[in-house]
Amino acid sequence: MAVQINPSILSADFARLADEAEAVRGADWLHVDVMDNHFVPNLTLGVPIVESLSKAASTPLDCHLMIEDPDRWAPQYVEAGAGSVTFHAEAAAAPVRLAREIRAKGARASMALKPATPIEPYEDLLPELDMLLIMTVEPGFGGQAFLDIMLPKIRRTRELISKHGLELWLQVDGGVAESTIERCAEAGADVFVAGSAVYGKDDPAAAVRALRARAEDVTASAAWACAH
Ligand SMILES: O=C(CO)[C@@H](O)[C@H](O)COP(=O)(O)O
Ligand SMILES: [Fe+2]
Repeated sequence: MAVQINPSILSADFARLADEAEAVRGADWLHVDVMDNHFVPNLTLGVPIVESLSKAASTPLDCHLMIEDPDRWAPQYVEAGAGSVTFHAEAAAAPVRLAREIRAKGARASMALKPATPIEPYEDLLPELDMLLIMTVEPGFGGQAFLDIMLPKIRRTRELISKHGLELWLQVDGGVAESTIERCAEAGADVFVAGSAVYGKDDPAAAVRALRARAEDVTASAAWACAH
């Protein structure tokens, strides 16, 4: 699987979102953090802004829903134009039904795990998903330090993906930067979200290229990728 770099617009200028989307041309997906001030202690944006951004941006939207009751709200993000919709395992009442609904509406279905949520109880659900997101910070804010205690969970998840022969993408989100992306790639991640490490730089597009180069270097020789 090719490396994918998804800049998080949480670190962008919200007053200039269309321009900020263009500033990372060459990125694979635009990561949109939706926060409801209940599931996480922060409030960002919702369906109307996703709908406008999906029309304005040439890069597809990867919506990360940090909200309560995703069973009710996630389908609306597909209708608003998101190409990938991630709900949290801790918030979903019926994750299999929800993943099937997201797929049936035409988007990629993805599930996220907070740092303290283990992957093992979800092994049987993996075939229902197009992507699994392992949070490498506590969700809620950009610019936090990478939790390297999540590396074993990334490794175990990659082993489960290989064991079941799945085409599942494995995304990491939080504190991903030039100093941490190689460890994530070595452990088995192939989709990398980066907010401050992209939009905090003078040239965001160059930052995307630099992150991609580091991850590709590792993936080219990583044991998990060679066995794939
Ligand atoms: O979901 C989240 C935070 O909850 C992320 O998508 C952040 O936006 C990542 O920001 P950085 O840690 O890369 O600055
Ligand atoms: Fe996110």
